[in-house]
Amino acid sequence: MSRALIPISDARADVLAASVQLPSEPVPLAIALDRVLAEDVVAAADVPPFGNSAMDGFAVHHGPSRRSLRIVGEARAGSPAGVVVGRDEAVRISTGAPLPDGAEAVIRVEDTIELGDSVLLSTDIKAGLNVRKAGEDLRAGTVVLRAGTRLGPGELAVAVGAGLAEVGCTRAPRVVVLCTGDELREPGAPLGPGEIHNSNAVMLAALARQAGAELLTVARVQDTLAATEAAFADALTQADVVLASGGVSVGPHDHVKPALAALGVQERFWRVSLQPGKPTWFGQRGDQLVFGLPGNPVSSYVTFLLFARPALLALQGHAQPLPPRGEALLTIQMPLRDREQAVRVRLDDRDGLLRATPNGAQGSHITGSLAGADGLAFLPPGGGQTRSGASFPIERI
Ligand SMILES: Nc1nc2c(c(=O)[nH]1)N[C@H]1C(S)=C(S)[C@@H](COP(=O)(O)OP(=O)(O)OC[C@H]3O[C@@H](n4cnc5c(N)ncnc54)[C@H](O)[C@@H]3O)O[C@H]1N2
Ligand code: MOO
Repeated sequence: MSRALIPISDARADVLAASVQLPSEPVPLAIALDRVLAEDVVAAADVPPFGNSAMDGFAVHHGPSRRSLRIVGEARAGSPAGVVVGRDEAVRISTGAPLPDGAEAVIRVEDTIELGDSVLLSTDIKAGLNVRKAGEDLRAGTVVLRAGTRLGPGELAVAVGAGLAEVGCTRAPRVVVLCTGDELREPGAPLGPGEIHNSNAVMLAALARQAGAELLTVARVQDTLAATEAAFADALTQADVVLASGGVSVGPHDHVKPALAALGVQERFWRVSLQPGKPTWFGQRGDQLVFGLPGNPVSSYVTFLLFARPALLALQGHAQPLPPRGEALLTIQMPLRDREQAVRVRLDDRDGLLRATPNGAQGSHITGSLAGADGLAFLPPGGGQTRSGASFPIERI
């Protein structure tokens, strides 16, 4: 109990040190959104595979304006012209169609006048005009996506272009969410005396999914040592990561720590110099990770973002499990406390200067501070007030 609180940065480093990348598996691109690449993706062939037109118009040789050329064929996307274009000839061409042999450029249809089977050019043409060269997008044999990249829609398009149907991705971490508390009821259920709705279950499940986890179970756990131990024992049969909320403080009904000790989960840290989130507990059994997040919903949310999310990303082999930090000017003065504060803020950079405005009251039970927040601002421990106009580190949510 008298142990010093550890700084956020030390706690994060400890979490990352315990997070061992999961094995790789092949994933079809159609379902690979948000998965993390376990290996580099190399382009199998040039993209585009052939020189083609960037415009609808005519494929021609280079030369001056006012030339009249005979139209000798047509190239459409998916069907090449099959003719060689001579100096006094033109081939009608569609965007994306292969540039016919002999042609050096494409003149836009807007810059031509068609007269019977001839076309009059109204601009000078330089070689290469409106032509997309083979390999201009992706070059055969080069790395086009690095291992550790999270696949968004754009990366998926590149992987398809690279000639692949599936990619090697790190297995998604299997997560169990356990919410401890006799007072918890299902969303929408009528509440008896002293009862509350279980917001952490839905929130933590959503956060875990957003971080790329495969959610196995979301369960509520009664406040007894036996129930807590049984729930964790069950979770640890299959989970890579157990996210528990509540029961990690010092109350007589806080059973999470003794239950985990009985199951051989070794504590790595307990209690962080953080508001909200002081009682955060983190431990491991082999490569399995257990987070005991504080029950207050805001504390659960913030500590998930600060500690559990980086772990989930690191398990997936993400190149940057920690979010990048910036700086923002705090728009109001706030009291400094004995712990570092992670203030839920709204960020605004309208005139090029990033500003952070606290998203309402900051108590660890005020879920309103989460809705619409797009950043966390970090205030150092201390006394008194922040200086007016001072800037602080921020992370985007
Ligand atoms: N004597 C002390 N008491 C407390 C300390 C302390 O240092 N000494 N720390 C306080 C801090 S800071 C926090 S944070 C909380 C964390 O306590 P627990 O993690 O043990 O959480 P619980 O006591 O189970 O619950 C706290 C609070 O959150 C509500 N809750 C719990 N689970 C959910 C859920 N799934 N959905 C919505 N709300 C939930 C619960 O009803 C309580 O109101 O301890 C302080 N106490
Ligand atoms: O650390 Mo607690 O999370 O202040 O409420």
